[in-house]
Amino acid sequence: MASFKITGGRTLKGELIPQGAKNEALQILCAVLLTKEPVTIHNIPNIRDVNQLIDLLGDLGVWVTKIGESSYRFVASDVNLDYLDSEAYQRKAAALRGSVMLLGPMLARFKKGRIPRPGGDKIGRRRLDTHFLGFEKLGAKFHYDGDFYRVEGDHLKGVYMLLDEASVTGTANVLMAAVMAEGTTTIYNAACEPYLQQLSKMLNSMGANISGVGSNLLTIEGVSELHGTEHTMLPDMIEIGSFIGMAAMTQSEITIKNCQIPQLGIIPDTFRRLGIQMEFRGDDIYIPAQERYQIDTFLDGGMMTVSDAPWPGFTPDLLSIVLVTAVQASGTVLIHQKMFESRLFFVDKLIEMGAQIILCDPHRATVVGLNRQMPLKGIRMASPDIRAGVSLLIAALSAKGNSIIDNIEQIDRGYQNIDTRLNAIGAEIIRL
Ligand SMILES: CC(=O)N[C@H]1[C@@H](OP(=O)(O)OP(=O)(O)OC[C@H]2O[C@@H](n3ccc(=O)[nH]c3=O)[C@H](O)[C@@H]2O)O[C@H](CO)[C@@H](O)[C@@H]1O
Ligand SMILES: C=C(OP(=O)(O)O)C(=O)O
Repeated sequence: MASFKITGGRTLKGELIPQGAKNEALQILCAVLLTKEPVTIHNIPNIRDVNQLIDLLGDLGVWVTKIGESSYRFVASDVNLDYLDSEAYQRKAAALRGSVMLLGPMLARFKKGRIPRPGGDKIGRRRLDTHFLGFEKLGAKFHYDGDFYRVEGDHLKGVYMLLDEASVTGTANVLMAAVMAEGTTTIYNAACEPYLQQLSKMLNSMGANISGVGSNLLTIEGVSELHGTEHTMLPDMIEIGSFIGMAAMTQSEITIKNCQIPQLGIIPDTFRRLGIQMEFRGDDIYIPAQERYQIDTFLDGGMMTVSDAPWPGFTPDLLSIVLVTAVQASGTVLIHQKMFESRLFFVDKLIEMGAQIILCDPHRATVVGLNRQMPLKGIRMASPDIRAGVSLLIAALSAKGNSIIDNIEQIDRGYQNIDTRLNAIGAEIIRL
């Protein structure tokens, strides 16, 4: 288990270039299975989850060629389905959440698929019903034997379906299964994050016929075959949000480059409502060093609440970052994590560091900003999940004294060389 040792209290200054989007990458990489022709992908983040998925594709027989710093070519012309029965597949696929999206493409192209219970953050119950109910609607059979989920369907047929929830990976999976089904599939209550918009764009460039992209109503006219393509990943909006919060907490002047600002939805405004100033300079976000930032109230004077919602609502993956950012703000905010029930428990570490937070219940925490009256103090802690991990890193960077964060594999799942990149602009983080 690796750790970070952080010397707190340094201000950072400089430019950060966001990595390619983790959750987009996981969808896009699974989609390479849909064709036997070459698919070239650019801006692939060099992070644990993505590298594990690329590894898994290689094991499945996909030809994987690294053609540049963050570009790869994939050719899925000789997929070895026997590998699905191996112990190595069970172990590797269970290591990340995104592997579940191998099922849709396998079902579409090879008429069957198999996956162990996927991994990912332990942030509460993470059901997969939406995926399998969707596959069943398309005519597939589904079995779960306690270890593996199995799907089979010789002849998928287009259908109208109303998803039981706007699941991100569920929508991607069902969409990828439907692109080569016979006839028209309509998916209502579809998730529509930029990740899914990008996936749809890529699939259309492979010959699929998807309309309604960006909305919660997708219409898919099935085609018999998909061909190769080239695709570039968007910058990671969760990383961009993490950098905005980090700049505020550490009083740092930071420019985040090439953010594709129109794709960030409500994210910048949510941080602005915490009082954080930022300027859009072309496609860069400039955050000045700010000693104080005042949390807004609602128009009627009521206390600010930040809660998650399916896109275009505020993403649950940035709530932990908003929470830690509020710790040194002036004012009070209620953080309401509606989707996941175990994602706020990391606040006990922040409280130990000196933050004023009341955990009201597993879904809600009230942060009373310290307004820089008192710095947090460095402690030893462990990273429970990706976003809590980065929130603790932000807290440690802002704190007085040294901190150690254990279990940083969690952070490495989603943030590319975070220590090196932050050290380059003035942080002091040592990987132990
Ligand atoms: C690999 C990947 O892409 N992971 C992301 C994906 O996970 P994932 O696709 O696994 O998450 P889902 O969108 O399926 O659901 C997340 C949670 O939210 C609940 N839920 C979902 C939709 C909804 O309308 N109402 C609702 O309550 C679900 O019951 C579940 O507890 O989406 C999550 C929600 O944005 C993100 O946190 C994850 O980073
Ligand atoms: C919850 C997350 O990831 P995963 O779904 O891969 O666990 C995340 O990226 O914040």
